[in-house]
Amino acid sequence: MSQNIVFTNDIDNTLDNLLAAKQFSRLAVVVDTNTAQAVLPLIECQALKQASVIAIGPGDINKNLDTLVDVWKKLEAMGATRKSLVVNLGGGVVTDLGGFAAATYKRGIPFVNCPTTLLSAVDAAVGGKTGINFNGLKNEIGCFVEATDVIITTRFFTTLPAVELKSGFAEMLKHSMLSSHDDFETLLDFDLAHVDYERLLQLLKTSVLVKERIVREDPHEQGLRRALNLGHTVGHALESMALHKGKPVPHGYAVAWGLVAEAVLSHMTMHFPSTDLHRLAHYVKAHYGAFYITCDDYDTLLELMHHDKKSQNGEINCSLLASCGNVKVNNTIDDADMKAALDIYRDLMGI
Ligand SMILES: NC(=O)c1ccc[n+]([C@@H]2O[C@H](COP(=O)([O-])OP(=O)(O)OC[C@H]3O[C@@H](n4cnc5c(N)ncnc54)[C@H](O)[C@@H]3O)[C@@H](O)[C@H]2O)c1
Ligand SMILES: O=C(O)C(=O)C[C@@H](O)[C@H](O)[C@H](O)COP(=O)(O)O
Ligand SMILES: [Zn+2]
Repeated sequence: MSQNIVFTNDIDNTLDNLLAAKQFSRLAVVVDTNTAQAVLPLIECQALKQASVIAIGPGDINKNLDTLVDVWKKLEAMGATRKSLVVNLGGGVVTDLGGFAAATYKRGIPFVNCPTTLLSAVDAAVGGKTGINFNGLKNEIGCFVEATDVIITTRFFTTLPAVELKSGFAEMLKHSMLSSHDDFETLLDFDLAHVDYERLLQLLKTSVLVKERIVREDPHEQGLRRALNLGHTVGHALESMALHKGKPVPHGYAVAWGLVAEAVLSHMTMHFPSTDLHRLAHYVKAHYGAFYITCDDYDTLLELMHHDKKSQNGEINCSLLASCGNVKVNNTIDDADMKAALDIYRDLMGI
């Protein structure tokens, strides 16, 4: 991965120096209405103060074509050229959509990601997946283009609602399960109710490194990168269904529930240890609650899973674990096994 990733809590100097070293004709900063208020005013950076601000609506409900068109139009209106630069200052919605807008505007202009949620810091801002939701499917339209630079700080997290902190932590849990049993245990012990932000920055480094290593080996998800989709075959189906019903859930929550369902599948098909499955399920139930589903939802969920991007011939495809640190990608799951896993997920969650 050629991307420059900086971990710092000295955000003002880092941004000042980074932008001073770059040549650009115009600078746009893409924010959402929340980061415009809570984060942008915190940054003392001259270049950023003079930038054109493009604000989008918050949340996944706005990660769509209409918003994308709006950003393209605003880039045009401010006179952005091929030599312009975009800074995305926000959560995963801003980095995904702002990154895609930049990657497609005039066939692509460079962008820098400044993630403001734990989720975008540990995952969305890194590794080059950009895009929007479309036709009821998550991230259906998009491209792989990396931000030139990603500036990761925990300084912005003090205004982050607890729900959003937990949402990001789910992707950290995912990385830990891909990495090792020790990393998994370390995260389960981290006190999310009284956050030590310096310690969190250290944990973020370890977690981002897990993603970075995988992306460097397989940037365009030809194989190994599917590991980063652990929990997402089920998770994206739950998230899409919730969004469709007008009751959106945070991405990381859907991933947490998806991790439990896919740990069940991992146990069923490759003997993922039942102690770890129960540790995970207990943790997820305690911190994320349960996503309520009944048998009546199974057909909708399975239909969504058959449309997952990993699916090659319409089959359900999951990345699964033999143990923490031991992932296997491209597992085909038949409908009966998926329904059995959803039954066990409901038992574990007490639904
Ligand atoms: N590209 C990738 O590799 C990748 C990886 C993981 C997730 N994603 C995508 O990321 C999105 C989720 O990202 P997210 O969880 O950051 O959601 P988000 O961008 O919607 O942010 C969550 C909420 O927090 C608010 N917010 C952001 N920063 C804040 C701050 N510092 N203080 C107060 N409020 C703040 C936002 O306005 C929003 O309301 C999903 O669309 C998901 O599909 C992409
Ligand atoms: O970076 C990746 O690769 C991931 O899969 C990370 C995921 O956490 C993230 O949610 C990603 O946006 C999912 O991508 P998709 O291709 O399944 O839409
Ligand atoms: Zn994710």
